[in-house]
This record gives sequence, C-alpha cells and structure tokens, in this order.
Amino acid sequence: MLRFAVPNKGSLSESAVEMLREAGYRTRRDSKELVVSDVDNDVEFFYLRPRDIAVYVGSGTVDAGITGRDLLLDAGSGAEEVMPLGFGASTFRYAARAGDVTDVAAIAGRRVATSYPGLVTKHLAQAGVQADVVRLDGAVETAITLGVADVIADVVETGTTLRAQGLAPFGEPILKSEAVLIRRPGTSEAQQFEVVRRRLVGVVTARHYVMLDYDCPAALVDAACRLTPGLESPTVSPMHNPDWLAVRAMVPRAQTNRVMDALYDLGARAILVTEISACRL
Ligand SMILES: Nc1ncnc2c1ncn2[C@@H]1O[C@H](COP(=O)(O)OP(=O)(O)OP(=O)(O)O)[C@@H](O)[C@H]1O
Ligand SMILES: O=P(O)(O)OC[C@H]1O[C@H](OP(=O)(O)OP(=O)(O)O)[C@H](O)[C@@H]1O
Ligand SMILES: [Mg+2]
Repeated sequence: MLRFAVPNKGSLSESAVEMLREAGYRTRRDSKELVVSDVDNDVEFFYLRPRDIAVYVGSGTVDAGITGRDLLLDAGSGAEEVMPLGFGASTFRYAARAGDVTDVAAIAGRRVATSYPGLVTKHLAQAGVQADVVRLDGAVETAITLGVADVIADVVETGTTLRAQGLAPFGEPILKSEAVLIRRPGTSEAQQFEVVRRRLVGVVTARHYVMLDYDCPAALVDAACRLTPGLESPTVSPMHNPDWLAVRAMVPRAQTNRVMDALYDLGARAILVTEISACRL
C-alpha cells in the first residue's frame, strides 16, 4: 500500500481532505481518526501535522503527502515537490515596525523571530547577512511587541495580522507558497503514487476549466474555434438545422466571461457553461 500523509489540522487540512475526496479516496469521518485505510485504492492515509509531513516523507516513513511549500523547504528533508495543488496560497516575508528595518541587508546584527528557522537561516546565509534567529512556535508577530525580536519572518496571507501589530513587510517575499504534492525520490510504491498524482492532476484541472457549449452559424465555426481551441481540439457536431453547428470545448475558468462575450459578438448563441467534476487528460 502507498503510505500518504494528509495535514490533520491548520490552514491546509480542510482543502487537502476535500481534494482527496474529489479524487475518489476515502477520507476520515471525524478529526480523531488518524489513519484511514483505503483498501479499494491501495492507499493508507496518515493524518499528520503539516510541519511533520515533509520530515516523514523525506525519511521514507511515508511515501508521499500534501504539505506547504514553505514547510517543505523549512524541513530541508529529502522530500521533493511534485506539483502545486492550487490552494493554501501565501507569501513568506520579513516584517518589522514600519520604518525600523526596510531591507534585508539591514537585518544584520538584529534578532529575527520565526517558526521557520530552516528557511530563514538559509535565506539569510544566501543574502550574506548575519543575524540571530529566534525560533518560536507561533504568534511570532507579537515577538517584536514583547521585545524578543526586531524582525519577524512569517506567513502572510491577507496582511491583517501584521497590520494589527503595527508591522510592515519589507524586501521581496522570501517565497511564494501554496499546498504541494510531495514524494520521496525513488519510492518503492512508484506505480500507486503515479495513480494518486494523475487523480490529483484531474482534480486541479477540473477546477481550473469549465465546459463551454454553444450553437454557431456554420460559416463562423472556424473563427469560433479559434476563440475556444479546447485542449486537443473542440468537438463540432451537426445540428438539425444545417446552417448551424454545435461546439463544445474546455475553457480556462478565469477566461469564461471574456470568451462568452467574444463568442456572442461573433454570432454564437445558446452559450452554456457547465462545471467539470472530474477528468483525466
Ligand atoms: N493564513 C495562513 N496562516 C498560516 N498558514 C497558512 C495560511 N494560509 C496558508 N498557509 C499555509 O499553511 C501551512 C501552515 O499550516 P500549519 O497547520 O502549520 O499552520 P496554521 O495553518 O497556522 O495552523 P495552526 O497555527 O493553527 O496550527 C503553511 O504551508 C502556510 O503557508
Ligand atoms: O496575513 P494574514 O491573513 O493575517 O495571515 C497570516 C497569519 O496567520 C497565521 O497565524 P495563525 O492564526 O495560524 O497563528 P499562529 O501564528 O499561532 O500559527 C500566520 O502565522 C500569520 O500570523
Ligand atoms: Mg499558524
């Protein structure tokens, strides 16, 4: 059986579980369930702290899993990112009292509080900056108020937490993070892993695209197909009225309304959008 780690708590947990459910896997019924055997699919799911997942996968204790890119890099384990999963997006940034520290070089000689010491130590070394890294478990924004640090390095999603503490981010983001699928290179369960990967690609793609159907005057079908090229090629079917054709194509969700407007302007009618609930490409 493939051993697969799933975040049991925190920002990534609910979306990760939802994604696995959409991919057709058994998920836990309540939050106290820590191991779920999906015998039909030959996968055993371990619900673990997201911070620990990269460590388990890197050591080979479990074969693969879902965690944040920032947590993967912080762990510095042998696990590798296979693909981004399109949820749990955040940036990882330095911040300080507005105006106190305004670029990375100015961190030299100061104290930096973070829950991601691996990531920060590596980043400071790459920047050639010597500073004291203070490791905290959470609520690091308060470390400056409490006088434990001059600078923090933390996850920023909306920026609300920073603002509430009177802090401002500075420098380029250290990292853009999101939930990622990770694996141990050379895992012995390569075939089962490939099935999980393909299913997750299916879910990510299904979320990224919608299905567009429309009726098109036959004379305009080439122009319409240029607007909706689909993946391989759009499906064009005859209609009862020979002057019209029915066209069906996948369209990136973000472009749906723009494409519908352009099709309508061209002369297409009965333009319908439907959700794709699963796919294999
Ligand atoms: N608003 C957010 N706050 C914290 N982590 C976030 C946020 N949005 C996305 N993430 C990602 O979630 C992962 C951290 O999850 P983790 O469960 O360790 O912390 P958490 O979500 O802060 O939960 P908690 O602190 O309650 O345990 C990281 O990969 C981080 O980038
Ligand atoms: O930019 P924002 O939208 O404000 O989100 C980022 C904040 O959320 C997380 O904290 P969390 O609430 O998980 O507490 P923690 O620091 O104890 O982990 C994270 O550590 C930041 O503090
Ligand atoms: Mg947190």
